Order: sequence, then structure tokens, then C-alpha cells
Amino acid sequence: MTGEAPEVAGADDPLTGDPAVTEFFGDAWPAVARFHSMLVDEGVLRGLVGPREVTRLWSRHLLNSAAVVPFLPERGRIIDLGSGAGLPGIVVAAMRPECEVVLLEPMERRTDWLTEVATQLTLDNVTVERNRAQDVHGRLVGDAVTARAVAALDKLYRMALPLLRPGGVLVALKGDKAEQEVQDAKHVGKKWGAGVAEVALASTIAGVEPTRVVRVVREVAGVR
Ligand SMILES: C[S@@+](CC[C@H](N)C(=O)[O-])C[C@H]1O[C@@H](n2cnc3c(N)ncnc32)[C@H](O)[C@@H]1O
Repeated sequence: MTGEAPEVAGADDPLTGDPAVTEFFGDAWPAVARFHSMLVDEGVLRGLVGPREVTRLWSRHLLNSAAVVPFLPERGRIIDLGSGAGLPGIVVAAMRPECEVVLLEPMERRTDWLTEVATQLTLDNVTVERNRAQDVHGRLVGDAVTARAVAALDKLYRMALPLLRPGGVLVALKGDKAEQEVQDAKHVGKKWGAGVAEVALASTIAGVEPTRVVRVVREVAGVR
């Protein structure tokens, strides 16, 4: 070991420099590549991503985030609930330039970061909203809501469904327990106007584990 620092940000990640990743992101590649560099450098320093995530940012985070995109409308307003470091919201904004993407996040340290990322990536379709979901109910309404690692589905329904217009869709990235969460949340979902929840296995590129996506349409205005 020479101890020399790698020249490319995140060079220890086996997918950094992989042409399949560049090809997958297509027109969104420059923005997503810049986001990756920012996460590797500033993101780690500022505690927005754990240092152990650096070698798997592509597979576990950026491609995983991109898995929601095929489930989203091509136009309209997408609200990323609990955006954190910008996952999946920043990736969605880069891949859906015709959509307005609202990054909804209560923590100031994170909203500062999200604003800086959107500025540096020149994502002019991004708005950062510093708030908790429940505090913008009745004021902020979208055509779709995305959520990753925010809450179990029953809790997520309470936070996310009031943010959707009737006919709008909640797209949640979930783990292996997605089907169980759907079962457990049925009653709450009904109360808040959710239609039948579907679980899909979403793939991105060969060699990256597919992820479970829960998709549920808000059918009616929910009863509070
Ligand atoms: C575990 S982090 C996940 C962040 C990001 N979605 C990701 O996948 O890396 C959960 C995020 O949800 C935010 N959050 C928690 N409660 C919330 C609420 N009531 N409304 C909106 N965001 C919330 C937290 O501040 C945090 O940034």
C-alpha cells in the first residue's frame, strides 16, 4: 500500500468508472456524477453519508434511488418526503427534468446541503422545503410522493397520502419486508384514501441487486 489518495472521487467503489452506470443515467449523467462526487467529499465530511457507504454509493444509494423513476409521472410535481442527503430526490430531479421536485426535509443542516447540491448541479426544477410532512398537509400537494428509509408504511401513509392529489401516486423504496408492511398498513391506508398497494421488483443495471418498490395511488380524499 502506498497510501496515495485515489484521483477519482469514490474510486474504491467498484462501479465508479463503469460504463454501464454512465449509460444507465444517460442525459442525467453529468448531474448524477457531480452529486456522487459531492457525497464522497463534502457529504462524508458533513456527516450526511457514513464513511462506509463511500464504496457502495452507486449500488446502494444512487442506482437504488433511480429505481423509483419508472414509477413516476413524466410531468407534474414530485415531493421527496424525508430527502436527507438527497436520496432519491436529487437523482429523481436529474432524471425527470420536466418535473418540479420538492425536497421536503425538516433538518436545517440537511436542507442547507440540499440547496447547495441543487445549485451546484444547476437543477432548476428543485425546490427545498424545510418542514415536516404533517406540517405542510393542506398546503403542499403533489402528483407523486417518493420516500426512502423514512418510516414503516403505516406511518408513511399518514405522512404522505395527504400530500397527494386524488389520482396521485406514492412510490416508496422498501426492503425485503415490503409485502409484510403492505399487509400491516392496509387499515391505515384505507382510512387515508389509498388504493391497492402493489409491490414491484425494480432493476437498474446488471449486477446490482433489484429493489422493492411499493406503489399506491391515492384514490379519494382521506378521512382524518
Ligand atoms: C433515514 S433518513 C433517510 C434519508 C433519505 N431519504 C435516504 O434514503 O438517505 C430519514 C429522513 O426523513 C426525515 N424525516 C423524519 N421525519 C420526517 C417528517 N415527519 N417529515 C419529513 N421528513 C422527515 C429525517 O430528517 C431524515 O432526513
